[in-house]
Amino acid sequence: MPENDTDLVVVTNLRKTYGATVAVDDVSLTVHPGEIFGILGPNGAGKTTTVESIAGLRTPDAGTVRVVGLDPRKRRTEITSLIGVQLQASELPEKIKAREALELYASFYPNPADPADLLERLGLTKVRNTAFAKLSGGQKQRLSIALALIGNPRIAILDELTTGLDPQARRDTWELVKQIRDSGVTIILVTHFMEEAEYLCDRIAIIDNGLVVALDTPAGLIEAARSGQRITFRVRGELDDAILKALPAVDSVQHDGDRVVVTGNDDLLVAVVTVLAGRGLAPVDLQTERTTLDDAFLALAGRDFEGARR
Ligand SMILES: Nc1ncnc2c1ncn2[C@@H]1O[C@H](COP(=O)(O)OP(=O)(O)OP(=O)(O)O)[C@@H](O)[C@H]1O
Repeated sequence: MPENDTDLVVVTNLRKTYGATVAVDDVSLTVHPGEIFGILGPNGAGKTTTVESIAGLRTPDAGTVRVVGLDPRKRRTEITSLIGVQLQASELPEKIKAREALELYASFYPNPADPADLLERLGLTKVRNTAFAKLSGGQKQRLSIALALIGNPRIAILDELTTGLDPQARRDTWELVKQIRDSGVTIILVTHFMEEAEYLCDRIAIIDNGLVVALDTPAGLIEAARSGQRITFRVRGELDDAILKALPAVDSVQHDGDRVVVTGNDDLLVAVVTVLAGRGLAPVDLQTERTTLDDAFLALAGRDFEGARR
């Protein structure tokens, strides 16, 4: 066991190449017990290689991985019981029934969960005798989560678990992930969905080009990226930009069609509204913009997340 119980998973300077491709350049992170830890990044960033290394499925070229103090490559038996993995695009034989799949996987573990209980928890009891091929996308996804949990693991690795799901099924899956965490399982969640990471994760490592660009709580990442406030509005009447530019709180004044776009510090909103009102130019349709994880990625990786994905 680790000396410090905050170190459930410790990855230090992990590097993994496939021929000339550097999949993971230099990744260091720790996962604490009981958290949902997000690994977020565009396609090809090295997320899957990182979690496969944590699960002992890849041998690092350099660096170390420890799971409760153990080297996952050397302690296969213990690691298999400690970590449940839901692999990307998890596929099962078409004809296998949900219950049969869980019973089969349960037989691989020394201390498995009860398949009937898991089916119930994941809302699959009604379709327990349905062939895998006949399950809906959401049901297949829930079955693959059930299979990750069947060994009663301490850690579940969920990789791109809501890809291909409709918005309602995605929301339902998010609630399920929270319930699993609340039942005491630490979760490592691999995703390229900003919204998913922001909603679910206690902490997030943003990975880009095989490097950890940032690691913090969602709020911390957003705060770090905040360069200031941004407000947009229309005015009825003539606005002299110089009035706004003279305010200490204002950094820039621009025009986007009939909208005025003003950036500045945290006092911006009050300062602008006050000075405009004083001149009888009350702003119309004023909007303040919230900084999101997309902005954080932009600020931290130096480019747009959508652009990085392509
Ligand atoms: N087995 C492999 N053989 C060769 N190259 C690989 C292999 N696995 C991954 N790669 C390459 O390594 C890089 C990182 O891949 P990885 O799957 O870890 O990224 P990812 O962030 O999980 O991306 P995605 O979301 O697309 O799965 C990519 O360029 C990928 O093509």
